[in-house]
Amino acid sequence: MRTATWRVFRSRRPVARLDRMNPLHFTKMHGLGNDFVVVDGVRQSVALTPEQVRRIADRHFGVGCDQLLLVEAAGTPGVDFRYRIFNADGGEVEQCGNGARCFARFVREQGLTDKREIVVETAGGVIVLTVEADDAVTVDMGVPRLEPAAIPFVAEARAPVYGLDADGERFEVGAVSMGNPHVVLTVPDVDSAPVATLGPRLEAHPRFPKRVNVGFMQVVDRGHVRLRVFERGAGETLACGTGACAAVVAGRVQGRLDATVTVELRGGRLRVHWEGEGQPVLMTGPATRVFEGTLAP
Ligand SMILES: N[C@@H](CCC[C@H](N)C(=O)O)C(=O)O
Repeated sequence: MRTATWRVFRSRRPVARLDRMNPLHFTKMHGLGNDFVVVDGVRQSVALTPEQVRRIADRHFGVGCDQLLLVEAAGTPGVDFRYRIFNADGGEVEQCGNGARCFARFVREQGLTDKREIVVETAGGVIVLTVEADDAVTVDMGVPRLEPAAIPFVAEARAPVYGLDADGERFEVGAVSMGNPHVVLTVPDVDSAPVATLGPRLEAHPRFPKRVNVGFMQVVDRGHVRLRVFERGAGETLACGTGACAAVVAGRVQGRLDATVTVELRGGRLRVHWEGEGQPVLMTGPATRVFEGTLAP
């Protein structure tokens, strides 16, 4: 069997060829409508330039996805795989919660492992995925970071709520790192929240030096929120797993939520559990395979 060679783009130097001699096999998946092109970088040598990622993610000229996920062999003892995440804009980022659940399903269905508990390293830290009896996946997303420097967020000291000025308006926000940066606004009605206008303004706010994912949360009751997320590098998605975790953490530190919360996103529901300070966030939800394909332009 021919092994496709896609060069690694850690530096700008090598440029991968996208041609018929080097087909790229992929699986299209989604977690509650947050959709992914998942690529096996264990059995094929894969590297993509940011421009190639943008082309694959393009919904008109490519396959279409919010994120491209690249599965690689682990580099650390005790870790099963490495998992890299690329936003639709081509940028590599630290963490992706819905992607992690799809990743778990992918490695099992592709025969890369038969484990039900899978330890994965990401640029945002090590996470542990558990495939439940009903095939839902629980992700131990690790301990959230609330210190401004860890998010990163420019603020003098940690606080449950920060004032954030944008275009002459002041917003009350929570800020959380789930491995990747999140800002969370509480809104009275998520359906009428200004996601398309305020989302991009806050995504690029100068107080978030690595840009930020922007969550709009409506608290229905102490165990139920509705959430929309304008994702860094992808725009509004139908669901954001790390966004759901960040919203629950922000809501908990503000005293509005209980430890177990149903997060209702446009694409469906996640269950998020967080005991509190120093404890990991657990997120449970589905992972769906849509189709397999080969890219050989
Ligand atoms: N959709 C993801 C998050 C993907 C990365 C994010 N856009 C970022 O730039 O940090 C999720 O389910 O968590």
